[in-house]
Amino acid sequence: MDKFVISGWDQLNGKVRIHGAKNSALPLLAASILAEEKVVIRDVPNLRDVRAMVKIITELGGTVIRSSEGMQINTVHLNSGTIPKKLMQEMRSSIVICGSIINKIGWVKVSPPGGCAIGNRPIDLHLKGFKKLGCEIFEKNDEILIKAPKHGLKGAKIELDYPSVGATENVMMAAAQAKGTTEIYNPAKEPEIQDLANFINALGGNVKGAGTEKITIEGKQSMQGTDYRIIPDRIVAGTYMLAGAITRSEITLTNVVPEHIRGLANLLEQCGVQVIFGEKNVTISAKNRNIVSPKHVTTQPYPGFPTDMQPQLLAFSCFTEGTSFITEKIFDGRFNHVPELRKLGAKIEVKKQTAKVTGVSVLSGTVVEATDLRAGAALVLAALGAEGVTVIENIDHIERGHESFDEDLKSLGANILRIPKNQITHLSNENAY
Ligand SMILES: CC(=O)N[C@H]1[C@@H](OP(=O)(O)OP(=O)(O)OC[C@H]2O[C@@H](n3ccc(=O)[nH]c3=O)[C@H](O)[C@@H]2O)O[C@H](CO)[C@@H](O)[C@@H]1O
Ligand SMILES: C=C(OP(=O)(O)O)C(=O)O
Repeated sequence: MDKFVISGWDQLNGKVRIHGAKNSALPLLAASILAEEKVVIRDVPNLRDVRAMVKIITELGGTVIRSSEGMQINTVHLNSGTIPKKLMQEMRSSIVICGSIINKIGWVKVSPPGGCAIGNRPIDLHLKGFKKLGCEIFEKNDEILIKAPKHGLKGAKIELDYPSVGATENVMMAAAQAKGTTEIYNPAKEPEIQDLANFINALGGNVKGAGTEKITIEGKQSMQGTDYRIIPDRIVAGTYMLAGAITRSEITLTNVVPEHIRGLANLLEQCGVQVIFGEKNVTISAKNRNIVSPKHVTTQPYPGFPTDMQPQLLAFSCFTEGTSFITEKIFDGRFNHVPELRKLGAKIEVKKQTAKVTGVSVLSGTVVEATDLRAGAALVLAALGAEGVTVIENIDHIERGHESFDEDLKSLGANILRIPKNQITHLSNENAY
């Protein structure tokens, strides 16, 4: 895999436009299968996971064309419900194809999905939801066959044991074309769920209550095409906000939805960072400011602090004055960045699901490894604030969720190079190549 070589300690300055959200693009691409006409989705980021989703849709008989006008998806001639194991393993979102395809084909054959290695990630809630809608599930070894009932899915009351994002999406898509009404209690409330509801409604569906305690879906048998722009990526925006805060810089992010990043903004303000919102942009300034630790932060389902920002927040905490306690409540194995941050000189102790971070005056560059997407992003942030040169290996993980990360950071004045795999890297504080 390629590497990033970052020479840290430079202040950042300038503007970056935030691209469309990965976690919206993936379910929306899947949901385009619901339509009986061509669909256009705009601002779909060019990411590894998006390319994997395109491969799946193509494998099933659909066509996807990317142009300056957005992504055109045509699944009118979709003819297969089998997703090969290799494609299932490429990402977590491969599983959300099930909900969109089950009404069209009548069955779907999959295997457990891949995704970031951040702990146990079962799909029991997805399968329970399908069963409630009338599906039969057959599991043998690694193969899962989901079969729709003969006369189609029927709306149902579904109470999720946990507000799982993926399970909520799968049930919403399957219920969108089921007969009658489905009510989802305890659904996920993330902005990406609201985006999916808006998209299904743009196809002619009827989804109400997304973002609240109960989602109600009136099934519609047929759905039309649409032209839809996805929401900006709040996790990418938050990552840049923390990059600015770590490097004690002033940067502006355009194409943001202020509401989606308000929680992080409030936290940064408490730490001493200035945050100024415009209608669709945000400027953060940490220039010449004394930045203190975020103290206690616990990840929670939305509107709580997002687990996908935890590694980056932990990296930021290393550069603050005082001690932070960061508790991970969503995934049971999401501290893979900790040993890598320690290699840079960070002072972090982990007990059960809480990391105690003691701010240090300086981190020093060395060779570290990105183990998953956000852990990798956290290492990039730490490297930007560290003294000397840091080499981050296995950056493919980072490129699952960040389009042109290095180019954007370069445009802000960061000293970052991308080194293709197999090219030998010599590490020295004057020059990295
Ligand atoms: C592509 C995408 O949108 N990924 C996001 C989605 O992942 P994903 O949809 O996989 O996350 P979930 O909300 O489903 O998972 C949250 C928790 O529920 C558990 N669980 C989930 C499903 C299930 O059937 N059984 C079960 O026990 C998981 O193990 C985890 O502990 O939401 C996560 C939580 O915000 C984010 O970190 C991911 O970036
Ligand atoms: C965990 C993540 O993604 P996925 O669910 O696709 O693995 C993430 O985006 O941080």
